[in-house]
Amino acid sequence: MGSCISKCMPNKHSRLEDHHVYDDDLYGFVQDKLVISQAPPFKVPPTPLSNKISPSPLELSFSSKSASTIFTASKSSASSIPAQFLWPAEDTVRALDELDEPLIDLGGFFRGDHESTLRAAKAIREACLSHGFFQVVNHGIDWGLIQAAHDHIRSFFRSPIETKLRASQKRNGYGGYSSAHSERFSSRLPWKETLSFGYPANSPEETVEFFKSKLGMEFEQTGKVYKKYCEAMKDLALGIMELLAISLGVGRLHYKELFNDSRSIMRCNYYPPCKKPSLVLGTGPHCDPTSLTVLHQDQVGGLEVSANGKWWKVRPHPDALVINIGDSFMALTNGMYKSGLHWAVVNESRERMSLSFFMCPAPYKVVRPPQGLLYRDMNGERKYPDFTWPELLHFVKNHHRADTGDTLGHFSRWLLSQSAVLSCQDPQA
Ligand SMILES: C=C1C[C@]23C[C@H]1CC[C@H]2[C@]1(C)CCC[C@@](C)(C(=O)O)[C@H]1[C@@H]3C(=O)O
Ligand SMILES: O=C(O)CCC(=O)C(=O)O
Ligand SMILES: [Fe+2]
Repeated sequence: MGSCISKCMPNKHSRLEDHHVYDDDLYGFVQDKLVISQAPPFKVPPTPLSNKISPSPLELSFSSKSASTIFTASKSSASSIPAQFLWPAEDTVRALDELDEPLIDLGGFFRGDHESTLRAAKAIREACLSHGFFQVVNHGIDWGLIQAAHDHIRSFFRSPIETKLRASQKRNGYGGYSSAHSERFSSRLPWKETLSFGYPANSPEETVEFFKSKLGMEFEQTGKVYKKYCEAMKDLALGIMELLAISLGVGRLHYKELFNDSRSIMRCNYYPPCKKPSLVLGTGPHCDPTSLTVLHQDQVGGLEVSANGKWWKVRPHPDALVINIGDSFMALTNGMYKSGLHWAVVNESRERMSLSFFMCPAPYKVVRPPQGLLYRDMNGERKYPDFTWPELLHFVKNHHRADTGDTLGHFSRWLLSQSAVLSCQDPQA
């Protein structure tokens, strides 16, 4: 949103009615275009895939039961891409060059070294003013834990489809297993499978519970690994919140305290190989609506970011984690730090995995920039209204596709229109 909303814009947090005005043409399947092989209710890989063999090219099959598109790895090759997976021409450009994002060493910051802390904060500031992406090394997260997280989730994605469907994602929920998001969308489908679950900082056992209750005791260990992984990610993200505050010249603990009781989202992305990678996208062009993303990508590569009007590859570094600012942190800086526009492309012959930890504010916290920043650097002019994370999440899940762009702009206008409706209905509002 380019224009200023108001100098001080409190909002009522009581306006979330369930209007299901969805931008996407839901459930508009054209069966003959979709089905490559039809095997009700869905196709199961003939034999479980061993860890050494990457799944052969995809076959799409159609589940008449759930009316969804389901990816199943199979021996037959699917070289024509179903129409639902095609993206507009402007989304088929591919990056040629690598982004020169800083590789920031956090070792000194964690040791309490003043000079290194300032150096890290300065590099973060430059990256966030420009495109919102940087990578960190010496982040303190055990390599064995990252490896275990990848191994466990690879086994999950290679499990038979019936196992994965035990954790099926509901249409408007964020938790669970999703195959190409076909439970929500019917065009521009992403070429991926995802497993998402929550990580409430104050109740971390819920992460283990998710695996046990949805997938059964055989996944208890996976749940325990992810509880540990998310805890480590949360600690790292809180450290980065401190560096972000230093970089903005606001109270050092301002953001850290705001996020200390966060309810974060963990999303594991699995991108099967695709015979025609230039026609599809693993994840469409989007800014994360969340606050701070900590991503670990494997060595295949596929993350690309937009900066200065061009797409750039983000080179995988085995020891690095990719960090990006999300929309709700951009709002916390009144638009000063950029929520990074990015997408993920897929590979012709290799499967790819990435693990995204999304830090989100606790549900009751109001997202608004600190007064110091607002009055020192911006004349007190607000770019976005006050909001809470559940309001933005609701908007993304019910009224907007994050991969169609400008989530924060659309959301701000929607939120204001909701307030206007309420104040017309209620003269006291
Ligand atoms: C709150 C969320 C919505 C999405 C998952 C988390 C954080 C990022 C969002 C998403 C990844 C942005 C790209 C499009 C999306 C549909 C996806 O490809 O997964 C988004 C997620 C979602 O809406 O489920
Ligand atoms: O797979 C990737 O590299 C990016 C994934 C992503 O953008 C996301 O999960 O929001
Ligand atoms: Fe993302």
